[in-house]
Amino acid sequence: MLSSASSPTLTGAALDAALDDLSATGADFHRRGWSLGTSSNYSVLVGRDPLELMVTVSGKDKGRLGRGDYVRVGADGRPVEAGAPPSSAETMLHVVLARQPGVGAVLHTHSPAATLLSDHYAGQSVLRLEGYEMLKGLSGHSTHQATELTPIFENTQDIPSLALKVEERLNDADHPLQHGFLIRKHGLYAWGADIAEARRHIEVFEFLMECELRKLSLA
Ligand SMILES: CSCCC(=O)C(=O)COP(=O)(O)O
Ligand SMILES: [Zn+2]
Repeated sequence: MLSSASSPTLTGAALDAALDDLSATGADFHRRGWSLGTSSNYSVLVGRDPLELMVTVSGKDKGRLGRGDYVRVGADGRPVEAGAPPSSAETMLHVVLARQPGVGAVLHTHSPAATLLSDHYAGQSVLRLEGYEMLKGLSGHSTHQATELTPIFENTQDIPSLALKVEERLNDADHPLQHGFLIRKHGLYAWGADIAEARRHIEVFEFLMECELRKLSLA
């Protein structure tokens, strides 16, 4: 479930530190093979009133991000400052997630496990993860008996329409998005109250998807 904690407005040294943290996260994910070939995008919430995020510039090598590789965008996903480089092609996915109370950072990876598993379950719109001790790394789960239902959305180049579908699920009380979702043959999105929590959620999902993948190959 989404946390109810709100994120403070980031300015000055705190904003620089957050961008450095995101860049270090990108370098780590790149090293682990989850953000290769310019894939992935990352964002951190700057403020809620008005809603502003720093999102990675489109097409950057995520293993070598610097402070200049982020664009400030508003609630409509457009750059706040004139002349800014284009933000991620997937900016609107970050925006709809950041609009949720308690979401302070959003991370997207392109691991082989996410790519293959979301394809393996073709025709299925959810990846069910249950029984694993590592589920306790997802905020709110306190036992291995928890069930994490991770929706799988079909891949598309029409990101605004995908963002609408994600937003519908975010507002669907019967089938709430928990900590992340998959895009078929594309990758994983996960979020958290801050960068550390979002990173932990990505790590837990990547670990569990790797387990599911190895289980399939053992069978
Ligand atoms: C080779 S990655 C294809 C685009 C993508 O899915 C992605 O995550 C990176 O796109 P961005 O515009 O954020 O660089
Ligand atoms: Zn992507």
